Amino acid sequence: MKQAMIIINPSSGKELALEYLRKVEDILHTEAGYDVVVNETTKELDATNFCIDACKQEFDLVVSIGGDGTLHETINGLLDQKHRPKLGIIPLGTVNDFARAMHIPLDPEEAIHTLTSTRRRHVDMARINDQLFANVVAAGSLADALSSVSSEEKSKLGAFAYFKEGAKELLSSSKSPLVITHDSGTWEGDAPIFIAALTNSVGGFENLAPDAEVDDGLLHCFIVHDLNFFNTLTAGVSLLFGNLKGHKDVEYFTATQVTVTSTEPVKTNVDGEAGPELPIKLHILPSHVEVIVPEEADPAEQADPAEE
Ligand SMILES: Nc1ncnc2c1ncn2[C@@H]1O[C@H](COP(=O)(O)OP(=O)(O)OP(=O)(O)O)[C@@H](O)[C@H]1O
Repeated sequence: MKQAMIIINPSSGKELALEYLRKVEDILHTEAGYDVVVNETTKELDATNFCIDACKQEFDLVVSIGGDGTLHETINGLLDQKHRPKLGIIPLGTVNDFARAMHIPLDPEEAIHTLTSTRRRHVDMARINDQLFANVVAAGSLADALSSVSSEEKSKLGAFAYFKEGAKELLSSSKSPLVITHDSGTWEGDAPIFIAALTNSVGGFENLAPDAEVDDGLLHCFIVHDLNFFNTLTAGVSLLFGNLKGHKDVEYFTATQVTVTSTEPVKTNVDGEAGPELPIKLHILPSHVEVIVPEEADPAEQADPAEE
């Protein structure tokens, strides 16, 4: 029988996580024909360690139930593994960037039904130093501010808490000296933020990187180098309308490898959580993980005949 592991953060999803768990277990077992093992997280890195076990025991499927933090920890269990199970996602966080990018319904009940879908996408992941990320890395003082947005604030304000916190930080006008080396050159200068995105959804803004496809084998990179960009508040408009990359104060490039260094201590934010300080080295891992997506998500994708 096929083996599935559910990795669930019981503290996510406004106390309803365990209720959804029963439904996920049921659908995987009765409709998708899996033997199901359930692992509840109690602390940081539990999800990574459970996922490492699933790889080593050659599970067919891992389902992450929780927010972007739980998903980030889960995918980190795939790092350097020979066998990587398929991934199912039930989004219970406040932002759920990766689920948005994969067109997985943000309503948990609907997301649960996608677990019976026969459609898969082989999506890119990327490495940052000794960890993986699925969505975005940001470096600079603004990135540090994003890490300090509390879950409480995110719940209250949704994705806009990210922007509000960012705007507050930008008023203090802090820039960091950055050296950014990529496939086709080097950029050197002072900037409040550098962003490398794998998907089109960053901080709940689905238009930040409108050209980013989850399987295009590219890091979509933005260097915001002029604070006037934010002071005139055009950033919000640009973000919402998806033309950030066309703005005169923003440098945009795509790359497969990027190194970012600084002469000062500079913090990063990785998939919405505090990440390592600079220097960072990023490189893309094309089509690294097979994700279950809704039947209607991308008609170009082929159904997996083994599941039919
Ligand atoms: N049982 C638990 N109780 C509290 N925290 C936990 C538990 N299990 C894991 N965690 C930690 O909680 C972090 C955040 O979890 P997760 O992203 O699932 O929820 P969230 O904070 O509600 O989501 P979002 O950040 O999108 O609002 C995880 O990275 C993990 O380290």
